[in-house]
Amino acid sequence: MELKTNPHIKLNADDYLYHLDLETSKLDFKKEFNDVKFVCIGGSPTRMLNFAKFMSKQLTGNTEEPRNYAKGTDRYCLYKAGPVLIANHGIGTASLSVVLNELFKLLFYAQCSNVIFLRLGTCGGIGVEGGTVVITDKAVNGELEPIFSYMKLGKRINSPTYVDSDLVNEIYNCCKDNFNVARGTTCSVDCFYEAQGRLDGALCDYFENDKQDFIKRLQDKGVINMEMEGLGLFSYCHRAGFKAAMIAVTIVNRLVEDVPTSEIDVIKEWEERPFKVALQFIRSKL
Ligand SMILES: O=P(O)(O)O[C@@H]1C[C@H](O)[C@@H](CO)O1
Ligand SMILES: O=c1cc[nH]c(=O)[nH]1
Repeated sequence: MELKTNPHIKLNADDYLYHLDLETSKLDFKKEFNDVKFVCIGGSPTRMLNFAKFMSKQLTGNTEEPRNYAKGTDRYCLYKAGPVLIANHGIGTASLSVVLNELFKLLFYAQCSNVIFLRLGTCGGIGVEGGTVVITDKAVNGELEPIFSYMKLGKRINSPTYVDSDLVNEIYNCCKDNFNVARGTTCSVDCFYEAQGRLDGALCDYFENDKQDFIKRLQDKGVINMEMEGLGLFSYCHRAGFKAAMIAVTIVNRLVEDVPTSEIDVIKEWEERPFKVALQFIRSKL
């Protein structure tokens, strides 16, 4: 049997998932991961460790330190809590693409089926107050088009993005009464500063009125948040045949300011909101 999206990858092959430091010859992927039904990813390794602890306690009652399957590398972390696989993806689509390729292969070698990917993260709100949990119902690039652009064999490929509206509605409906949640368009770009129209990067040759024009264009297109991985998530998961959703809490309202709040306790509490939404959704599916 071969991987549907790559005929070169065979089920019984010796393979080394380099950035996770996992080898098919040293770990029985099917035994360890076959029951996985959800893959939850987010940027920071410590945040994803906290999520792994939270999910282990909630889903299995286990309060022990979770096993980091990727402990042989400091590129990414990888945990498992019941049927939930948890990894970090770093910042930006380049870093995301590496861990997604290796996670897709891991799921193939483990012969998992019907797996849903959830990105749990942070974002900048566009006219949305800090602490709001945004569920993406459309993803656009920095030119405000629903297209993910990537390079293949020296050629640029423009791939339309696809967001599963049933999944969005399911997630929204199971948490809308308990959280401050919004559904809307996410603008996903490759830089935190210029591409998001910030005036406070080290590099900036435009002015407040240019920023306001950009924010107005975002709002006219229905954009309610900005971040850096959504387009890649939806494109890669769609190509690989997985459903995916993005649940991201706003840590700043860009209509008011550029800099996220520096109150660590506030950020920590906000960052846990997508965890709770994910838990409710995952529980509703078990
Ligand atoms: O891991 P999260 O969702 O917090 O990542 C967002 C998007 C960028 O990777 C990063 C920029 O601060 O925050
Ligand atoms: O404004 C923000 C906040 C988090 N992540 C981003 O990419 N932008």
